[in-house]
Amino acid sequence: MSEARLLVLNAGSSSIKFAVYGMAAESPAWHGQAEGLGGRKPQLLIHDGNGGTPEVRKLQDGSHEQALRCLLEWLDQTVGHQSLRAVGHRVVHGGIRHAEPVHLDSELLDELDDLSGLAPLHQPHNLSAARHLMKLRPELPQIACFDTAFHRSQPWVAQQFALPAEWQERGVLRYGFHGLSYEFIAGELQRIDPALAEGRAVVAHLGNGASLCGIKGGLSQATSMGFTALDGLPMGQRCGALDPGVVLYLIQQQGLSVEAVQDLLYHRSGLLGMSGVSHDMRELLASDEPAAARAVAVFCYRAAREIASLAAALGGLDGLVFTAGIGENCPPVRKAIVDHLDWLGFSLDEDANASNAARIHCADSRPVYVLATDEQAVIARHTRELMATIQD
Ligand SMILES: Nc1ncnc2c1ncn2[C@@H]1O[C@H](COP(=O)(O)OP(=O)(O)O)[C@@H](O)[C@H]1O
Ligand SMILES: CC(=O)OP(=O)(O)O
Ligand SMILES: [Mg+2]
Repeated sequence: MSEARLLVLNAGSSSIKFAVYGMAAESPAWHGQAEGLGGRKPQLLIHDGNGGTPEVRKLQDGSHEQALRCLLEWLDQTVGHQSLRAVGHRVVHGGIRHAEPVHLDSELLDELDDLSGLAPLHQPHNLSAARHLMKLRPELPQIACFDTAFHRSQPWVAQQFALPAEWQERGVLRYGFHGLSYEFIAGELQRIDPALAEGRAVVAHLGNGASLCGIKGGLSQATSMGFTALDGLPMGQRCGALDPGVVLYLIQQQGLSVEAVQDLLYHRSGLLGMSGVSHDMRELLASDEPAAARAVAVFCYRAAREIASLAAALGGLDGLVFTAGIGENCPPVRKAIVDHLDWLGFSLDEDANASNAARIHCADSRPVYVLATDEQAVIARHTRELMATIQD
């Protein structure tokens, strides 16, 4: 009989990441991602646990649906869905009710689907994989781990909008996202810099979706995203923080439909909208177009402003961490952000930064780290923990 396995699925806005673990293993036997979704070269990359060259499968249309189909096909050929004992999912929005991982059933899937409008780039993809597997294997335990959960312990003042109280009671709050990534980084900080883990850190999760989190003593204190993953920093295609008056103007005076505004803010803004070149930071950095350089400059300027705002929420700032696709791989972006923050006591060692080293600060600077995030590892841990309670 084939070895029992745990599958983790993490659908982001431009990727579907996955990992397949032995039931008790710390490192995955296979992992990889369907990447470049919505871009020009979508592909599925599959690594086995031996660290060799990944298997590459071309994806035709770059949709999340096709990427998921291709991934599940690979899974069935290689691992066999019968060997799965549990599946852990990243579910981006848990709403007001969910601050902990939960066992998914069809009723809960319907409840979470009601939040799809608040995370249209993520929630439908997160849930469709779970629905598909539920049809195929109704008895297979599936666990939802929420991106919002890590932030639910924030002080009330960080969660509240300045709206009438009735809206807060109806769940219109600043939830924040990328919580599984922040939880992983908080754990990594314990290992590499226990003093900073106890102190006041800002973590910059800069991927296709991008946000910042102020963490004190391992707990989220404030974050740049809000009710939805549109708020905060400019992103690949999303606008980030925007005067709500712009939305009213577009609808009332420019006659845009609600759907057209949604499309503008979620798909045609951010780095793509500002540059007219691409949503992908790699392509912007390689481009000669002045608008590409301006888009990168706005991204870095806004990140630095928001880091300083989080320093105020934390009552000071002891260190910075960069993570996710751009944060881990993009020296010029880290440099531009940290250059804006020299007045807070931060400066970078250029060689360490250029080589994406783990510690990139100068000797006389407060610490600045580059740490690879691993949302899959956090989901796998929560899934095992919840499985243990279900089986008890
Ligand atoms: N080597 C690299 N250099 C610069 N940017 C990179 C590199 N690798 C990834 N990125 C950026 O990271 C983004 C994807 O980040 P990721 O965290 O994987 O995305 P998602 O938000 O879909 O989870 C890409 O859009 C790209 O701009
Ligand atoms: C919440 C969010 O924006 O996630 P991602 O960065 O994976 O798109
Ligand atoms: Mg992501």
